[in-house]
Amino acid sequence: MDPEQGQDERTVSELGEFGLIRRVTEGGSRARSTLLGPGDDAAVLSAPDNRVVATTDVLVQDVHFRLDWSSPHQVGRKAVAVNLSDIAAMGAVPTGLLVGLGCAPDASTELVDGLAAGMWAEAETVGIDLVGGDMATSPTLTISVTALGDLQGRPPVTRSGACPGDIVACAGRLGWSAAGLAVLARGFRSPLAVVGAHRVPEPPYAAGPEAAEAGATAMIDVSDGLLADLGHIAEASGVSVDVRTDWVEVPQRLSEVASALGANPWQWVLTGGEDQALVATFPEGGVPAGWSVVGRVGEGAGVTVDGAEYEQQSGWQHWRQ
Ligand SMILES: Nc1ncnc2c1ncn2[C@@H]1O[C@H](COP(=O)(O)OP(=O)(O)O)[C@@H](O)[C@H]1O
Ligand SMILES: Cc1ncc(C[n+]2csc(CCOP(=O)(O)OP(=O)(O)O)c2C)c(N)n1
Ligand SMILES: [Mg+2]
Ligand SMILES: [Mg+2]
Ligand SMILES: [Mg+2]
Repeated sequence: MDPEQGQDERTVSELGEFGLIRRVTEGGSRARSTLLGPGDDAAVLSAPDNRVVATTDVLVQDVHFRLDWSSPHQVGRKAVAVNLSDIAAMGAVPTGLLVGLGCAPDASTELVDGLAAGMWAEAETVGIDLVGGDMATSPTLTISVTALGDLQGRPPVTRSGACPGDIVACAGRLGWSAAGLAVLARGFRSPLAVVGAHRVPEPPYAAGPEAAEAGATAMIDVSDGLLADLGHIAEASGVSVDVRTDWVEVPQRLSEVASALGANPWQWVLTGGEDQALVATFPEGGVPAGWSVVGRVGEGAGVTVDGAEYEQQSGWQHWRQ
């Protein structure tokens, strides 16, 4: 993007729909998977595997992010990251992104430039393009990202393949984003690592295809909370899952933040979402390097912690906070 454009003081409505589209798509199309990028009625992506993985997550201002907590660039990165993590959770690699953007007429050009730059920056980390999308006027800033992916010849790793006796393991962080959210919600604007983790998650993208290659039987990304998301694996697979706290480590940083806030770091680790960690089940002896064992799959139903029901809410649920 032209750095000169950063100084533009026009609003979105002054720029107009097509001016805005030009700005957001100026990054161009570079990725190998992009056969035809933005500008036509639809984009064309290569699908080497003959199957396409597709996922959408919507981010709404003041529900998923606050512009006094995060910069537009950070929000753009997060909007893409949460979608790329769903692609990874299928054991796939991403091939392209489509972005729907709803923003108010008086939104600044700077806001849209920041969002677009953040989205392109995150896309670049995995070598894909923003190949299309849509713009609309909206009273609430809303970002809908669709990510497409490729299975590279492997079967998808679904939520439904976990078997009793499997080991539950995790790649990436747990509880960091929730700790950052707690810090921000108390009014602190510190550059703590947990705040950074909340603003921009760092999902372990490569771990998804690696888990698939290693024979993962089920997988999910932790967007709502470890216990809540393991609940989806348990339900879809018709099994129970027990998380063992003596196998899970609470990082020093989380303990420090928790004691400063008078909070319980286990609550963040077990029920905090938005770090986009990957959690998967593997046959005994099959957990790949880089994954930490957190529990076991058993017969029955539901998710327990150290064999007991977890009394509090297991994760984020819209309309229920
Ligand atoms: N509005 C919708 N229309 C169709 N399918 C939906 C809709 N909302 C959610 N889903 C589907 O329901 C499933 C669970 O959604 P969600 O909990 O948002 O998944 P994730 O946490 O992986 O983003 C997904 O397969 C998703 O595609
Ligand atoms: C301002 C603000 N308040 C609260 C949160 C916490 N929060 C919002 S949505 C969410 C869960 C993840 O979002 P969701 O839309 O459920 O994603 P999905 O599970 O579909 O991937 C969490 C923990 C936040 N990120 N920002
Ligand atoms: Mg979703
Ligand atoms: Mg998701
Ligand atoms: Mg998911």
